[in-house]
Amino acid sequence: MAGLSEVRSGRTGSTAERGSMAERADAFADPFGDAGKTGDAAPPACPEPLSLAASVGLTDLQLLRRLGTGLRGLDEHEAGRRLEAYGENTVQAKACPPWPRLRRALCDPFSVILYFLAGVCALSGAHSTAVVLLVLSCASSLVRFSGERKADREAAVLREIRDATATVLRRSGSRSKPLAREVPLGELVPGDLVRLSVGDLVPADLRLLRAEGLTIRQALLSGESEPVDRHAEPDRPRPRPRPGTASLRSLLDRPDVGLLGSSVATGSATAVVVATGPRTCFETTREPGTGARRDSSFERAARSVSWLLGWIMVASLLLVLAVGTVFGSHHWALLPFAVAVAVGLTPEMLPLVVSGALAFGAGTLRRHGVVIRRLPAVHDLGGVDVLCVDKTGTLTRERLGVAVAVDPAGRTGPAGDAALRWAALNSRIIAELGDPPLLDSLDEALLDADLDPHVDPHVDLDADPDPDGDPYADPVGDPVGVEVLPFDPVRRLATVVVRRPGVLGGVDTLVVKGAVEAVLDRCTRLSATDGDPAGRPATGVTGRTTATGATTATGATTAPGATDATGPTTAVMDDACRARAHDLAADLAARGLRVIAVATTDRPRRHGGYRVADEHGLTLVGFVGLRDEPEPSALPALAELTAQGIAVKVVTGDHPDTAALACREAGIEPGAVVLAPDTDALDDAELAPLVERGTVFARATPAHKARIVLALRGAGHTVGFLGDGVNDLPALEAADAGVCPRSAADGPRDSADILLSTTDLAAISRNLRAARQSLANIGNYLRITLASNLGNVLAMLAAGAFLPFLPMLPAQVLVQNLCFDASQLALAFDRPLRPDAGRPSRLDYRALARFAVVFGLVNAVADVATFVVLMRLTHGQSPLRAQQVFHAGWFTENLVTQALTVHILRSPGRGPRIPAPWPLRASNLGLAAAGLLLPFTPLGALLGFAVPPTAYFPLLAVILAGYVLALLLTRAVVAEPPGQSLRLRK
Ligand SMILES: Nc1ncnc2c1ncn2[C@@H]1O[C@H](COP(=O)(O)OP(=O)(O)OP(=O)(O)O)[C@@H](O)[C@H]1O
Repeated sequence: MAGLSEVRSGRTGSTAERGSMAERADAFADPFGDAGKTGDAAPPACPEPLSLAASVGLTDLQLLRRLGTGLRGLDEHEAGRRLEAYGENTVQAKACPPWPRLRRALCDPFSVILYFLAGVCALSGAHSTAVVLLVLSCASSLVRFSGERKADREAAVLREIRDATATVLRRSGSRSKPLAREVPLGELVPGDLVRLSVGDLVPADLRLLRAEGLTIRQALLSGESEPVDRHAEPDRPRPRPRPGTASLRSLLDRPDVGLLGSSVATGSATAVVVATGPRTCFETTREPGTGARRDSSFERAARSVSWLLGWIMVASLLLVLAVGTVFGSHHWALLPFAVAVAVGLTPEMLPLVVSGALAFGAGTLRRHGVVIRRLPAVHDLGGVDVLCVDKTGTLTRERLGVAVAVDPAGRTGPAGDAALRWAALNSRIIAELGDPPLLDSLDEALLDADLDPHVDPHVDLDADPDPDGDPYADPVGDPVGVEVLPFDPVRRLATVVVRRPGVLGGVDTLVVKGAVEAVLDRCTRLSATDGDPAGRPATGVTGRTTATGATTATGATTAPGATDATGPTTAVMDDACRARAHDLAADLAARGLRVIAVATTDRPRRHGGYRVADEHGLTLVGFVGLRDEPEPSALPALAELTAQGIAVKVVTGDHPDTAALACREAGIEPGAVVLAPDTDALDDAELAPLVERGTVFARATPAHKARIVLALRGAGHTVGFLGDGVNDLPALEAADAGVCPRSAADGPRDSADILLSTTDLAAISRNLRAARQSLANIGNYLRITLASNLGNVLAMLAAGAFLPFLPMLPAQVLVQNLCFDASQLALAFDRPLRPDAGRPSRLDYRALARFAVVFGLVNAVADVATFVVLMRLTHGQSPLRAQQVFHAGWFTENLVTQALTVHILRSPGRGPRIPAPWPLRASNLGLAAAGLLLPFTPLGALLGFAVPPTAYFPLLAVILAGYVLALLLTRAVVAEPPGQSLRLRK
């Protein structure tokens, strides 16, 4: 596409538009023109650097002079000099003020739980436990803090700057013509002229010199997610702002500036670079953390799990108080006991284990060519249960070819070819005048068809237009482009204005092509030529064999004397004609063609300044149907996704019938296609069931796509969105996991969480498993830790009834938790899911609580059995010795049972387990060994352990065997099918 654009933009020099730009350019002084390059005089010094804030009081002309540039841009030599003088257009990763972020990390619910515990420990005299808890909570806050800072940096525009390019107008020498070329963003310098188009990042701080339908997104700077209008203001008087008043906010509100860090949502523009790199507002005034951040499925899950832990802890403390009241004569101090219980419950290393599992998942995906731009996106991808995709490039190959062209009566042949040639003219003028020439695959196909001599054997494309002949004999002739209103996915139209030498009367012709509904809504007439290759007037519309094989005629009444570009005779388009035209387009779409309507109108000549508002009162010339080959990989990939439990929904801007056929070819039953505009009248509650039921959503604008994604999320789904167009940008941002190919435009790439090396759906199904494994590992850690910790707490409470001392001291509980947690870091390497585990899952606190209670009870039974054995064995010993042996014995049993629990419960569901990988086996063995050996070491003595008698170990073996049996039985009876145990229930 780029190649074609370049070739086509090579023809641009002769156009009126570029002529006028060049004339204006000549009117401006070019301080680095001949004077600077010929003679021996040293070139003038580079202008003083300027900030955007300092430039707001200057008119365009003053600004260009101040920047030492003109409308012809800089020459390469001067640009090189400036690059040396000002440095690269890159900004260092800005040191975010750490305090707000740190405050947030320190105040997350999980850390608060640990502070609370540390406070209780300190009060109860367990100072060392309090210190360890504080250190752990700070460490977990720091893990989160550094993770978020990294994610911030990744989200920031800086990374993109390194990869992206900008279209800049430069001259090879001072006398040469300016040429548009792509340069890396880092090489832009103040004074460069850049062109912006849909999806581009704003590459530096800019003043707009010319803009057409431009809206930009600046969420990263302002936090507002909606795009804002921007336009040039060449004639605006510019009072110099008072010093200090040009704040970031006021700059963000100015209509004629673009700031580094924003991106183009619609339209196009030409702008002059005012400030680059460290002198941009992004670098000097941005308050980090102001960008809009989406609350993804991972963040919601993390929050709910933290709250679950908090509630369990409060409940257990209340339980302890109740136990204390019931056993009022008990000589345990209530507070240390409460502390021991609470410490026993807390999975202190949760953030570390979660980050480790996510990082390992991201590493695996990276090896498959997938870049994860936000670490929690690994979790979100693993949890996706609805995947929304666009049509073109996903279900189809995006290699369009013109299949048919018809006139409003549905006739092919010369009559239809007129529609094709007008459409191709529109694309050609966009290629020539577009700023930059933004051609999509549809334009490419039209141009290719137009260049194909077989398309219309009746018309000699190279023939000179006959100035004395019928001006409509060749509707294309040799028209000169005057203006371009480029395609945008909201209005779904692309319009060019041409001036045709053969046409007398000083008229310009607007040539409009676009989505059928968008064009027909703006048509008041239709071309009524009878298809004569010479384009002579029709005498009326007759039924003929049409493109769809039926006899179709719009049945229009001709309006004698009415003339338009499409022919000397046009007909009034009444509602009946309009309905028949819609039917004709629907017939074409039902054949799987991507259909555009083509219309024209003549307007009294004026000098530029055509607007979108001029697209009305059009005359319909006909329709062009383009075939898009089905993507062969889509069918197996969709089957694979379905097998993996994912519902695929197609959300497209295309015609409903085209979309439906593309879906059928890809093996998706489209059902009743939902027309996105019809959902406008529905509120969120009404929309929810519709998006649940619907499979295909057609005629969706970017805003519709985002709303559909949000409605699905609201209905409890984890939603992925795969799209590569700028019109997919809002949906990519709205989804839990926004996925886009690396080859996509800067805008979607910037918004996506996950970048794929290819566009095909198979890339998602291939990588889904790795993401799900990561999610399963996090779930396993939480489930197993909570179950065994809850088991310990229940055992402690039970022990309160018959033990004269604490079953384990708070410090011992803490060490035991740390040993377990450290060993569970190896869970990151686990692959617990079977290859056929075909259900998405997500962390759900209710399922988690159920699991913890059931298996916690099994664990508590084993603990109580151990207590009984230990009480027997220590009977008659001194109270201190009995206590120390008891503590050591339970410590050993605890760690060994935890290792066994991980080993048996790591594979979800009831089916056979997948063998554990060696890191996990090694860490589990290490855990059991630590439990068995620590009481024999000096560290054990330091912790207050005494070596249990030898008779304890065979009895422990019996208890452990019983525990394994109980675990296996419980798992067989109560475990839910794979993926279910963590599934969200609404
Ligand atoms: N270059 C163009 N010029 C004029 N009209 C166009 C152009 N490209 C697309 N259209 C029209 O606009 C409609 C919507 O196109 P758009 O590219 O916004 O859809 P989309 O959502 O990207 O579709 P998909 O899901 O197939 O990728 C198309 O059906 C077509 O009728």
